[in-house]
This record gives sequence, structure tokens and C-alpha cells, in this order.
Amino acid sequence: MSLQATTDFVDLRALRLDTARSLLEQSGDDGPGCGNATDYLQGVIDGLCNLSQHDPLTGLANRRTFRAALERELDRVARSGESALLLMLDIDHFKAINDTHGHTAGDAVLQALAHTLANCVRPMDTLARYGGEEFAVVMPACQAAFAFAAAERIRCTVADLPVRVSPSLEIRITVSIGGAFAQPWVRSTTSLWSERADQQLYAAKDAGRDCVRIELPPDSTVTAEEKSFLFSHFAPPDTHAANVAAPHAPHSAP
Ligand SMILES: Nc1nc2c(ncn2[C@@H]2O[C@H](COP(=O)(O)OP(=O)(O)OP(=O)(O)O)[C@@H](O)[C@H]2O)c(=O)[nH]1
Repeated sequence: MSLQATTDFVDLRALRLDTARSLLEQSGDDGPGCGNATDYLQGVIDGLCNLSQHDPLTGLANRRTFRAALERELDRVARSGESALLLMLDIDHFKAINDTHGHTAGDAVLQALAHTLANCVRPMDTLARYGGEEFAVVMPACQAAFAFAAAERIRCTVADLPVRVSPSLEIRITVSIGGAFAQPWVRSTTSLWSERADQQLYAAKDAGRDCVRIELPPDSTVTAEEKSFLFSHFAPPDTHAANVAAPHAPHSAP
């Protein structure tokens, strides 16, 4: 197999490390920005990074990238006490769309929804395709007072937008949305946070779909002394003290 150093498009399936290395040797010039071999290798690295971080169908962040964003947000909320909202979104009756219009139409719906969602969120939010027909958004600094309105805006935007699935056919889709806040001043895990948002998503499905359910934000009763344990090298005398969690109640759409 021979690859030209001048190749613009890097076919990652054809890549072998020894090929890349020989390209560098052939060029005799591997300084940064000095030759095509360096550009080629940089293209390979960029391509691999892109592949590992994004969902190929929609171009959104994939689940792995999303979990990293969730972890960063959990850490920020635990240290700062600021709010952060996680929304899980799931297309309603998506199987019926595939069954009725075909898998290609289903893919077109996923791509259209990704595009719509990307236009609904702020640049600081992280949007991802979480699984098959499930999407997720993490919203830093989202105050509880605005959370429901933000989720409802997404739900209504999706419901209002026709999706073209073939040259002659447009269909409407709806999404169910579940949300949960990260708990301030508490060390938690991405799994626990996403499970709480998922529970609200199931509640939205149970309530008939095309609606929003958001867990009420935790009423943090953590004292200043308990907060200091977060940054202390020593374990608190009572391990429960630094992990105060308030009971959660659902917040329902009208
Ligand atoms: N076209 C397409 N379909 C997918 C993809 N990933 C998952 N699916 C389909 O998504 C469908 C999910 O169906 P269900 O889990 O039964 O959910 P649903 O029909 O949306 O029902 P509710 O969520 O209860 O409203 C299945 O038919 C999967 O085959 C994909 O990448 N493309």
C-alpha cells in the first residue's frame, strides 16, 4: 500500500503507523508546519480525535465526550455550589417512525433533531447523542427558576418543526424530557446524576410523552463547616455530614 505525502484526505482505515513513519522519513522534514508529512500526521491525529469524540451520524458529542463534560460540571458544582442542569431527551415512538418510513428516514429524523437541538442550546452547554434515539444536554449555571422554561422551549421547538424524511414527505416528531440538577457541595458521580435525570424521563414517558419532568433542585442544607470538608485532606467525623442530600420531588409540566 502506498500513500502520498500530499494526500489531503486521510483514509483512517488504510492507515498504518509504519506508513506514516516512512512518509516522514521520505519527506526528510518533520519540523512542525514544515512539510506535508507533518500535516499528514496532524490530519491523522485530528481525525482520530474527532472520531473518538463525536457521533458519526449526527456530528454531536458522543457518550464518552459527554461523560467527561458531566464530570467537569459535577466537580465545578461540588466546589462552587453553583447550579447545573442535566436534561435527557428521547424521541417519542421512534420505533414506529423506523417501521413506517424506514431506517433511512429514522436516520434523517435523528440528524434533523440534532440540528434543532444544537440551535436551542447555549454555546456553554454540551449537547450529545447519548444512545440510539436519546440525546442529552448539560447546562452549566442554569438556575432552577429557568430550568423548566428552558426544557419546555426545547420541547416546543421540536414539536413545531416539520422534519423532511423524503423529497415528498414531512413528518412531525415529539420528545419527552427528563431533568435533574447536580447537587451543590456534594461529591457525586455521573452515573447517579444521569440516573436521576433518566428517572424523570421515564416519568415523562409514563405521563403520556411530549412533556417535561424535572426533579426539584436539592434544598442544600450543608453548613459552612460541612463545605470545608470538601476541600479538606481529612475525612469528616461523620461521613454522612459532607454528603447531605435533600429529598427530591418531581416538577411537572402543565
Ligand atoms: N434509524 C435509526 N434507528 C435507530 C438508531 N438507533 C436506535 N434506533 C431505533 O430506535 C428505536 C427505539 O425504540 P424504542 O426503544 O422501542 O422506543 P420508542 O419507539 O421511541 O418508544 P418510546 O421511547 O417509549 O416513546 C428502535 O427501533 C431502534 O432500532 C439509529 O441510529 N438509526
